[in-house]
Amino acid sequence: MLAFANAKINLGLNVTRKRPDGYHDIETVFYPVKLNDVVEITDSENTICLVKGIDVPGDTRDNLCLKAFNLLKKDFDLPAQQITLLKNIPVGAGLGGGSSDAAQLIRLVNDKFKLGLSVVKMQNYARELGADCAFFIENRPVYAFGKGDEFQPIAIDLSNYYVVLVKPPVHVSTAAAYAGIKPVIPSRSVKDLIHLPLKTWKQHLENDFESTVFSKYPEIELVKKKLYQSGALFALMSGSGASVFAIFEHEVSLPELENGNKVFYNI
Ligand SMILES: C[C@@](CO)(OP(=O)(O)O)[C@H](O)COP(=O)(O)OP(=O)(O)OC[C@H]1O[C@@H](n2ccc(N)nc2=O)[C@H](O)[C@@H]1O
Ligand SMILES: Nc1ncnc2c1ncn2[C@@H]1O[C@H](COP(=O)(O)OP(=O)(O)O)[C@@H](O)[C@H]1O
Repeated sequence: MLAFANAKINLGLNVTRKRPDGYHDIETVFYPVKLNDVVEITDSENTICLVKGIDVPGDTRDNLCLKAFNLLKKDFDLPAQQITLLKNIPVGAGLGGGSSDAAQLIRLVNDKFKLGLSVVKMQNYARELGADCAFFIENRPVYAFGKGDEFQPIAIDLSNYYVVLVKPPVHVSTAAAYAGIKPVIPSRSVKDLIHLPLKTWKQHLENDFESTVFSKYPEIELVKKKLYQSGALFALMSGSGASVFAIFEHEVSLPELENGNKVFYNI
């Protein structure tokens, strides 16, 4: 049984408060994009995780898919499974790839073993694995708040635009990005700004991680500048970086940006 695990981008991101538990409150819009990993589960003698495609740093025993399986196994009598992950989503790129894989693993196990878990129950398991993991259970555009794991559905549709994603050869640690930030409550919420005309998003929507991440990695800021020079209506770093997405009115080719970066067109 297999599932596609898609990436997300953040249409605006404010870090509003450091919480007593050490995490941060954020407000953002999560938007699913067409860049997918593939997760497959098959019966096996032992529970293992095999990763193909892009390399995931660290031991496969720490893979979020395995963590998701073991989390469910604590509550349900599950037979051993081989988890095969075909990794296409760049890692440590602000695209939520690991969280998406884990969310799809929860959905797969729920379906295959007829666990009967509701969406809310699956989201609660996902929350234990990572702040942005719960979003991927339903995978529809949402305004997210709290740790990034509380949602309100939002009517945003980019299907008439061309979304391009550029991943510079830099790995940004999410924990380090949060540690470098001073939370501020914005004067206007992303929830309201997102409904302004897309052509004005450039003046209004921000990602609070950009200033600190750009000062450490100027090559990421350069990518954003080049995307605007190429005619993007809107460009922003996704999550804690390092990838930058851009929204164009028409299909584009960006050979200059392909040099040294990974570029994904029409996601
Ligand atoms: C920054 C965001 C924005 O969408 O995305 P990515 O850049 O990871 O894609 C998310 O908040 C990332 O969520 P996620 O990647 O699931 O984070 P987790 O694994 O739960 O946490 C990693 C570390 O980030 C910090 N963290 C994470 C979420 C949050 N709301 N406050 C935090 O302070 C904590 O230090 C935590 O130890
Ligand atoms: N299935 C997985 N895919 C990607 N990364 C994973 C996975 N399982 C564990 N990880 C670990 O999670 C970290 C964050 O990965 P990822 O979710 O791709 O990035 P981001 O938090 O920037 O969206 C990586 O450094 C990696 O070691």
